[in-house]
Amino acid sequence: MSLLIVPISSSFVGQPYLSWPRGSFLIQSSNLRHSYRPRRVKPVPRAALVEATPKPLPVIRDGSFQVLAVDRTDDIQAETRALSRAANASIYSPQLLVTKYTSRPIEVVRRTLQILTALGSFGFKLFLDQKNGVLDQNKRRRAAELRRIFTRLGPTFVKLGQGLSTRPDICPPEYLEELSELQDALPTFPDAEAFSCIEKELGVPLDSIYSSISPSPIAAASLGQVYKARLKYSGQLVAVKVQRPGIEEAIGLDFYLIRGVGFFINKYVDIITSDVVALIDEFARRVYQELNYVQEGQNARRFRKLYADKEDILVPDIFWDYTSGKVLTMDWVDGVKLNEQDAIERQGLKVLDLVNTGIQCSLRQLLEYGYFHADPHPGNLLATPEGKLAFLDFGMMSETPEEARFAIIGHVVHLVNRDYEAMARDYYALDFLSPEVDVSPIVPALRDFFDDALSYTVSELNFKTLVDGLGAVLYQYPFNVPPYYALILRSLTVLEGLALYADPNFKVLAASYPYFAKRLLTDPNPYLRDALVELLFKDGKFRWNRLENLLVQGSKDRDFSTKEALQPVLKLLLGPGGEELRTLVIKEAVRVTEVFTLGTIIDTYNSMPIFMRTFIANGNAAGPLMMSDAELQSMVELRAQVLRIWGLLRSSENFDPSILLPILQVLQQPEGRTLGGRVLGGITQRLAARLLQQVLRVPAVASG
Ligand SMILES: Nc1ncnc2c1ncn2[C@@H]1O[C@H](COP(=O)(O)OP(=O)(O)OP(=O)(O)O)[C@@H](O)[C@H]1O
Repeated sequence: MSLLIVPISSSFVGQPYLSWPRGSFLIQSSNLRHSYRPRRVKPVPRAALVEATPKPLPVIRDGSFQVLAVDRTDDIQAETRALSRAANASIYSPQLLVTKYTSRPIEVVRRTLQILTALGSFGFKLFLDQKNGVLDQNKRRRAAELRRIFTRLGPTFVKLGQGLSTRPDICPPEYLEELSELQDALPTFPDAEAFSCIEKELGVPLDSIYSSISPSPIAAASLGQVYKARLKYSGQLVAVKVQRPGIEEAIGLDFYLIRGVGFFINKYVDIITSDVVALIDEFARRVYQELNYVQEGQNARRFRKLYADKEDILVPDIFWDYTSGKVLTMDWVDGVKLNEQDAIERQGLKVLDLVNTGIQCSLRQLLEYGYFHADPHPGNLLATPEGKLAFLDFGMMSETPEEARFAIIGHVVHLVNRDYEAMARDYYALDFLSPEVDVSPIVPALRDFFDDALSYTVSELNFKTLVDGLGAVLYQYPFNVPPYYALILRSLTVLEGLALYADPNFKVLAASYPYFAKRLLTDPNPYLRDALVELLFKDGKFRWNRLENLLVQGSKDRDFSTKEALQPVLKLLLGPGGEELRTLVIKEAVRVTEVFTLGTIIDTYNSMPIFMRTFIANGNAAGPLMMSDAELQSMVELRAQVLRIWGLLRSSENFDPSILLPILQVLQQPEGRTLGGRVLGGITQRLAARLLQQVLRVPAVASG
């Protein structure tokens, strides 16, 4: 039988990850055994076998797979089988590592020497740079060297580098950039080993699962490498991720050694106050979790469920029957990496649209669902030909604690408000500072940096500048940045970085602000509601420009509805804790009514013939109301602003004026009238109530 080789289909060639030259070939399954000879597969228990019963091919319509009605029960059973295949997946246990490696001194010494030589020579170069005063000058070069050293030292160090690349509080920017390049262009391992791993893990021969598979990996990442294949039973294209052989062994020894260094630091290095061993344990636990591909599959499923209704997001589905602890089979995603601008544009797509989708999706992940993709580097984000943004690699997911989700939104509000005291206090809620740390020295540092940065408007602010600045402040004080926060910053910085390629003027904060505005205007959470009140009222005055801005921005968010706008605050108005707010609202209602009443008088005056005006003004040059130009100007501006806001609210189809009824009720309450204060205020307040009645078209209530 001769080896049957078929040319790769055009969709394969179009795939950007394929480094195969044109004319490369896929191996057809009937001949797989000719190109690669797998070991004989031992008979496996029946339960672990995969039935290769042919199922009908999915219908392809508009270039996308129609989702087949998957039998939920079948799916759960398949997931359970995958879980049982991963039952022996390692978990991180420092005690086990100690037991294992204390009895293997030669291995330990050999690896220690390897690491010490690599890192020692790097440290020595840094020392010389410092001595010769060229530390800053050589930063970029050294950062690139460290990236190469980590790649050479293998998966643990690649993971360590990837982790460090998210920590602006630990690494200078040059290192962050270089280390974030530790992505999917790492050394590969032999294909024969990968194929034999698939057979061993799934318990069936390769050709009973895939009708074809790429002869070499299309990508090699830190923990595994990825092949492109076609499922035999359905013909679907899939990506098959296979774990590096012996990886547990390698990272086990490395973590054993790194932990030893951690103990040393905890004991002898006083300037580092954090518990380094605990940090290492946390990190190692995450890496071990990433080694369990069934866990990754479950993460992907959870993520997919959250975004099931979002048509511009794509998350590959998992094939449980072909998944185990070391093999992950999922939908193949045809797409172009987000940093390959030209290729994206050749497909008629706009990078900025995709980045925007990424930003909106990240904000929802981080601040709404609290479950987020913690590794959104460009290799894990693809633009599909239909213009969707596809997420890959769910090995590292993270959760934002609920309190922190609100505190982050509040923090942005305080930042926009330049309320540095409140910003500093936020660090308690964000778990950056323990409650006993005094925040007062941090306030001037924040002011120094942000007063300068905020001389721009929000829409001009560069996120990276902010993050770097914040990083510099955090660096100087006893901050402990929780991992989720560092990852959030990383997510948004990555997206901003991608957008800047396409448009050097792109601003991630400007793109995010509509989301923040929407949440502020509509979220009933007390923390956010108070943040909104804080934003809208300053020194007892209502800031109409802030409201206008929030409405303009909020209405850009696709989920915004004016029907919900201001509801949390309006509800507070009638509630037991709303007394202070009621006073503010009444005062403001009086002010606005006066502005409208006086505005009408002035309009009438201005429309009169000159001789009548002279008569009414009675020789007063300042006009009938004896107002200065500045007073007049601010009155006219306020009136125009209120009208604009009213127009904004009414322009939305679903706006219902009755949402303002609570204000009317407050104005009519006897308690409210006393709060109104002055006699003139009291009269104007009644006038305000009547005006509002007219606007809302509700029957007049007799007021005393
Ligand atoms: N479903 C898929 N469709 C197409 N290509 C994929 C798919 N899954 C993975 N790839 C390719 O393989 C690369 C590596 O995959 P992945 O990031 O999941 O591996 P990893 O070992 O978890 O990597 P990392 O080092 O980032 O943790 C991706 O960047 C992408 O190029």
